[in-house]
Amino acid sequence: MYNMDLFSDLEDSPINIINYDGVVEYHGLLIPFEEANDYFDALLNTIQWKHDQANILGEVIVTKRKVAWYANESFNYTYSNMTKVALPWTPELLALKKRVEEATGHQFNSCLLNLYSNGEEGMAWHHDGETDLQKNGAIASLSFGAERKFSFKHKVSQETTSLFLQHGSLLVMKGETQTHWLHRLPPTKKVTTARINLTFRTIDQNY
Ligand SMILES: O=C(O)CCC(=O)C(=O)O
Ligand SMILES: [Fe+2]
Repeated sequence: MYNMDLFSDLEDSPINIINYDGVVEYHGLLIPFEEANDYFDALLNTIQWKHDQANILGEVIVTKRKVAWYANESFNYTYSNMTKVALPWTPELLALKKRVEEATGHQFNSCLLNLYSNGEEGMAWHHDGETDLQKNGAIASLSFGAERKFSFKHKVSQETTSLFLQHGSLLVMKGETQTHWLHRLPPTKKVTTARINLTFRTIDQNY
């Protein structure tokens, strides 16, 4: 477990959370506290949040967390065996995309958003490996609201490592990370307030 007090401001050189088979960089705070509060409120009120639907073995289930998907174009995006159509960027999302692109040096054309109303909502072990996602493309994850633990597990060695994602922080997963590692947001009874997560991604437009 990393102690985030050591790097609570934006890092000049981000810390790599995994030591092999991919790169996961924790940049610390990209958005200062007060501004992050404003973004949390704006995102809560302006994003078209909907309960997520997943198709598990032919059965459509509705998840507790809410999601939304925004992009440059009205791409169709398939995950959890369900196809969704992207909405056009909001001003807040475009501004955040720019900040993330400047901080990471990567460009993104879409953003998947998650709203967890409290610690009882989380996300199970998975990798972000949908076929229409650019292979080995960077994924930039911005967090607002409740600080939550985020964990990685290597698919072969089963090694796990975790960190806490702070309000306003940026985490980047890139290289072969999705091929070799799973990640999850474990549920916890300790957190009673909401968290918003944005993952900026690159959809392969030729797909
Ligand atoms: O909420 C998070 O921090 C992670 C979300 C995630 O892994 C995903 O949307 O694929
Ligand atoms: Fe993910």
